[in-house]
Amino acid sequence: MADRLPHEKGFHVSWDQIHRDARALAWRLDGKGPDDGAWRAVVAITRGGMAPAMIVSRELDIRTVDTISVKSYNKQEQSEPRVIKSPQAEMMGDGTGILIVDDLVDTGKTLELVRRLYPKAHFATVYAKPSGKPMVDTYITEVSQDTWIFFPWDMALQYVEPYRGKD
Ligand SMILES: O=P(O)(O)OC[C@H]1O[C@H](OP(=O)(O)OP(=O)(O)O)[C@H](O)[C@@H]1O
Ligand SMILES: O=c1[nH]c(=O)c2nc[nH]c2[nH]1
Ligand SMILES: [Mg+2]
Repeated sequence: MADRLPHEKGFHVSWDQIHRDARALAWRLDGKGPDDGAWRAVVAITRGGMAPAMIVSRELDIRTVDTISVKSYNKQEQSEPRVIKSPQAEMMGDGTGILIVDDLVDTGKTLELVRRLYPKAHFATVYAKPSGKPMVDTYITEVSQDTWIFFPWDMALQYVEPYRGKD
């Protein structure tokens, strides 16, 4: 989708930051499930949702964790999202009591697709952009639509020239 590019800004997230923000997400969700506050399971939208889902399930002591695989981006280019792998159908039902976790919502297309499959689930992301906000029930930090979020699993430490060292 060429009209999304180039993103004006970059928001670079460290491992420490995603850990803190995913913990903040867990604390916000604690006790908010439909069954006496409890959640039946956590479902990560792979791959980006896996690290936050691991942290959330650890904080909330949820041992039933599954995945749904949705692919929609190749680098920064978006195509129609499609489900590559589904979670266990008997466990999911209509989604009641299921916490579905992703790293971010951007256009909202990924969550729109998953919501159609599990309309009663609770949708949580760590980061949200304005277009996708209506698709998410709980998130921690909002960034502008023209910002690309860079996650620690897509980055590496590297040498940077000193400011006054360049000619
Ligand atoms: O709100 P949207 O515009 O649909 O975009 C958000 C989705 O895009 C990214 O996943 P991607 O499809 O790139 O796969 P990945 O998680 O495996 O990197 C991100 O992890 C979200 O799942
Ligand atoms: O790493 C990513 N950063 C983003 O901002 C984004 N938006 C959709 N998909 C994304 N992946
Ligand atoms: Mg993803």
